[in-house]
Amino acid sequence: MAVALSLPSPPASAHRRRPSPGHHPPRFPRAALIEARPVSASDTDVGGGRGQYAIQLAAEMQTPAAISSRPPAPLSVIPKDRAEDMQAEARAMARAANATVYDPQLLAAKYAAQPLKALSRTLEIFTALGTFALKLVADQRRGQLDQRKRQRAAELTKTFTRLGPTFVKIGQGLSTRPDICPPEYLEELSELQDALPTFPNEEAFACIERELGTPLESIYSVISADPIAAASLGQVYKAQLKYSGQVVAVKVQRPGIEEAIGLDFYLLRGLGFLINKYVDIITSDVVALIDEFAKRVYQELNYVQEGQNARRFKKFYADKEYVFVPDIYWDYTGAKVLTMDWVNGVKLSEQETIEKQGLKLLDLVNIGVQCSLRQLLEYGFFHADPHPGNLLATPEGKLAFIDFGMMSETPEDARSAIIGHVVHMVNRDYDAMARDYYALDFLTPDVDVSPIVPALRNFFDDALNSTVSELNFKTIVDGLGNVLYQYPFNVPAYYALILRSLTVLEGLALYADPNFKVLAASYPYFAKRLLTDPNPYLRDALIELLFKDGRFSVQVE
Ligand SMILES: Nc1ncnc2c1ncn2[C@@H]1O[C@H](COP(=O)(O)OP(=O)(O)OP(=O)(O)O)[C@@H](O)[C@H]1O
Repeated sequence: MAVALSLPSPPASAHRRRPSPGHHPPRFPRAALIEARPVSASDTDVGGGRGQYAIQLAAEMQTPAAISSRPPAPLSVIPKDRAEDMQAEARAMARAANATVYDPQLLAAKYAAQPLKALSRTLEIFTALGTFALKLVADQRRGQLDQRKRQRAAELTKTFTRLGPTFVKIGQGLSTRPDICPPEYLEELSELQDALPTFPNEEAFACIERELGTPLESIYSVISADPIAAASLGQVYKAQLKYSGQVVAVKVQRPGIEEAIGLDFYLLRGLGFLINKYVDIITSDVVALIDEFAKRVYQELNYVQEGQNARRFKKFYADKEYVFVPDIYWDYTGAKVLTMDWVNGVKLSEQETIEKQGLKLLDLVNIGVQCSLRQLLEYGFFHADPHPGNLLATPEGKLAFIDFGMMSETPEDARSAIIGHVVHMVNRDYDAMARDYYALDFLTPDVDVSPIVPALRNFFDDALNSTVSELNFKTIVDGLGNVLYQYPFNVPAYYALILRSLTVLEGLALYADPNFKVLAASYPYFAKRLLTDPNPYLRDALIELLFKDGRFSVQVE
């Protein structure tokens, strides 16, 4: 067990100097003695390995002799409040030890034994989605498909809401996929973000008490009588912590949600299996896609994991005064309850309210673009659900992030490869672009990329008539998507999420300024990385950018 001590400790440089007689060395802040134990992901630094061990601070290090010979101490010293926080996090993890994980075999065994339940839900889903599909067929027959798009999109949104959390999650996913849905559907489905039906407060409060093992009034001095927002998996209350007076947001999970989504994923997986077997035009492995999606949704159900994601994310931006990430209160967090700082902010989708406060939406979007690029291409750990409801403008003009349930990681090699790919695109070097697909892990080395080169040339020579920075990101994504679609590409999930996160920001910016260009806003970031990063891949990319066909290719106007 970790023991908190209040030992006076020497300053970081003390081991190099002998203290002069009568002179007491300046002291560290109170330190804690931590037993060696695996450090959680949130304790590690950027790219730091999990499973490292926190090192014990030996009490003997307090002797003057030891002071002169000891190794540098700061790495091993953990301030008392940090130590207490780590213990609180460990307690929260213990509370969440039984959180459900996605296990398709277990679900199959469970629901195969409940055929009536499975049948009744199948009927419910088929009736709802079948009725919707019939309306579309009727619209098409009457030639009213375009005319009725908005109405049908609103109906689909209602249908997903009625069908419950799994379908709300599917609808949310679709709402950020301009490559799959027309704009009317994107707009209507984005309503699924947080105006969802609530569940009774008594159930929510009982859940908090059960999860945290203590009465509500011993945790919060005040808690809102009703939820402030209801989202797909939970609802959020505003409260004040009894011990510190801190205003917090308390997210409470919907009761019985594992049961509801478990049955749906069992049924969807069955459908995926039939599609894989009988529908030849769909070449992707639908079961694998469903499994991937289900795994993510289940991860979102463990709020301790979400808290750890928030902490890791917060660490990246700790020194950035223009970004706010709510802190997590571990003692009031478990698998189904998450207590974090309340964010006093306005959603980025509410441009008018933002501008009334004297803030500029475009400034905030710019912060968002820079943050996204750093998350994606530097830290490799990114917010994979940056819909407008999860990005808030604070009254001080900071960009606040919330909802860390869905995060994704970009492998290190892929980060450099993406930057290289952008350089090759700007240079219109289609051979190099095609070769990048190996480095990006889209193609195995045995696939011949030569037929891809003309396809890339066809699209980009047309699209890049003007300079790349003048193109909409979405145009490029669509163009690349078309090329990818025609060849045996296997696009990793993180890549689709990267595209999605930047298209969402571009979508937001276009509301404020129809001429906003994400790529132009990204140029300074790319330039800085290329000029300063010692990674050999990026060094080569810089040389390729500066010298084309052996000639210096930068034009000074
Ligand atoms: N820290 C916070 N401060 C203020 N409001 C918050 C905070 N966290 C959440 N909210 C409000 O609650 C809503 C739902 O929260 P959140 O998005 O985290 O829930 P979720 O169930 O993960 O939602 P989603 O369906 O988007 O996955 C937010 O859109 C926001 O309005």
